[in-house]
Amino acid sequence: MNEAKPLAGARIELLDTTLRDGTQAEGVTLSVRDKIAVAEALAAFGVDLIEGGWPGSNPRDADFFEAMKGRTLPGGARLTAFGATRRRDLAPEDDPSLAALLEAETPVVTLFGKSWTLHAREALGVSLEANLAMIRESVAFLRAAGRRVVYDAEHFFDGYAEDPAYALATLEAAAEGGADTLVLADTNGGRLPEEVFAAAAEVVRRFPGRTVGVHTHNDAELAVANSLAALRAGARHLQGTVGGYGERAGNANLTSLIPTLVLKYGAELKAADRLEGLRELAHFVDERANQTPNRRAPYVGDAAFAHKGGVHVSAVLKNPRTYEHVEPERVGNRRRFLVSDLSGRSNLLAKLAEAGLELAKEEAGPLLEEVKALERDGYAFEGADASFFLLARRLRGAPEPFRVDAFRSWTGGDAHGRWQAEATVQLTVADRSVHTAATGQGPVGALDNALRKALLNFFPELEAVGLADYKVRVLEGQEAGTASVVRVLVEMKGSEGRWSTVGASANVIEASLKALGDGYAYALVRAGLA
Ligand SMILES: CC(=O)SCCNC(=O)CCNC(=O)[C@H](O)C(C)(C)COP(=O)(O)OP(=O)(O)OC[C@H]1O[C@@H](n2cnc3c(N)ncnc32)[C@H](O)[C@@H]1OP(=O)(O)O
Ligand SMILES: CC(=O)C(=O)O
Repeated sequence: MNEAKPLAGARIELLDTTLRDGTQAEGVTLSVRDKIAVAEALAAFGVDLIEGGWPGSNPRDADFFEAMKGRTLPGGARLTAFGATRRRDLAPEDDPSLAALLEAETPVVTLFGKSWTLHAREALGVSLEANLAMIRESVAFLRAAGRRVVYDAEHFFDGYAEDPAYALATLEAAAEGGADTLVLADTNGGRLPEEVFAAAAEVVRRFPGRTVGVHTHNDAELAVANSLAALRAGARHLQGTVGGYGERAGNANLTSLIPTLVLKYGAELKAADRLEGLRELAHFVDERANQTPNRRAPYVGDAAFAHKGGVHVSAVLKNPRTYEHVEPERVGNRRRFLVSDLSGRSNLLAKLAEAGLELAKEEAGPLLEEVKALERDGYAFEGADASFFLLARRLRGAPEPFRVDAFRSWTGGDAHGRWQAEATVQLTVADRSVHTAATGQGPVGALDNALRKALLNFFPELEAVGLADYKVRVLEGQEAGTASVVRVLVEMKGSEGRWSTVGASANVIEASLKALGDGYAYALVRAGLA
């Protein structure tokens, strides 16, 4: 099996730069505590090198390296500090940024230098010769202090396209200084896989005694493809970030590259044994970075193995390989079936089976018709499993846990901006009716309070159940204006977890009542109280 895989048996060193380039992403900041936690998680996952930050850049990164002194990372992972070659007018021993790299006391240093004549001349403002000296001397300085140097050749592919001899000369300077790893960067993220392959192959051929690496950005959505191209050309060191966080459009996404390399290319990565922890790692980093996980992320996103089209679901139920490129469990993910107006009966049966409700395929026709009709009217069941479950139950003739006979909700205000909302609900359970009133911050809050109050008369167990999230979306609002249908999605939480419901109406209060009603009804059904 492995023989057919393009990188079978190739050992690839993984350098994760989430803590450095990842924090160059707009909106991403990590505290020292976050950085420590992420470093530990990356190490436990099997990353070889963890680039912790640029200690010469800011006190937080310096504090991180200080805090990491004396700590041993799990799995033999090593920490690397990142920095630039010496300033053009300073000797290495006088350069504060190089001093900070040594003070970080990491066994490995990642040093970036310029490969592109444009950058040497314009960004640094030095002669091409002077840039070579900056690279050579800075690397040698760090080597003399006993550090392993991973040399990041910034803009290598752009430089190589414009002046290949000079770009190669910069690598030569780094190699002369003592760098054992020469990392070719597509810093602007605009090169093509063919170009990357050709340039990387040439570097591999010219530097047989060094490890060649790759660091790519995603500005043309090619960071993963370009990384793979370099690895196929013989690079054996890979840089990237969890989730692809990084400067501008981001870096090569390791959460995509790692499983692709292991499962499809047959590469040998230390992380290969921990692949089942990939989704958890991705979510952990998102959590620490305060980012909403990307549902559509390959391998690790919630939607990565979510099947919606009826034709797909029908086939997946027969054999998952029909519409899945890998088994979700391999990367710690799971298969999901969605219900919508694109469903066939198979979707419904699979979804109900998940909830422990068995239905024969012949019985599913009326339910499917109802789902499609309601979706035409504004409902969306794919994000509202609990409402779908109740709909199925309803169509099978199961009794409703309660009935709302009447409701009112109104909001008043005065010229001083003082607002008040109040709602009343009349509700029947079995043969008993109650009538309640409640106030709230707004009309929906007041309605929820009145509904809860009424239900608590019958089901004190609902004390533990509450609203977790509430979203409104106006459908086809352009034409109908304020008379548009709105869809309300509600998330509820209780001691047994969370569940979602939906309601739709041209009246936002009615749509809310439907979604809230389903939310409480589901809690009662699930608890066996109805
Ligand atoms: C490709 C990459 O992603 S590299 C990493 C980029 N990351 C960051 O920039 C985040 C951290 N950066 C910082 O905290 C700050 O930019 C610092 C502390 C490094 C420098 O701050 P300042 O001294 O105020 O300089 P400033 O940021 O304005 O400009 C960058 C300087 O670095 C110089 N420089 C850039 N690359 C290199 C290099 N490889 N070697 C030496 N000097 C370099 C530039 O020439 C410029 O110096 P100049 O103003 O004298 O021309
Ligand atoms: C080193 C680096 O971050 C880059 O060239 O993009």
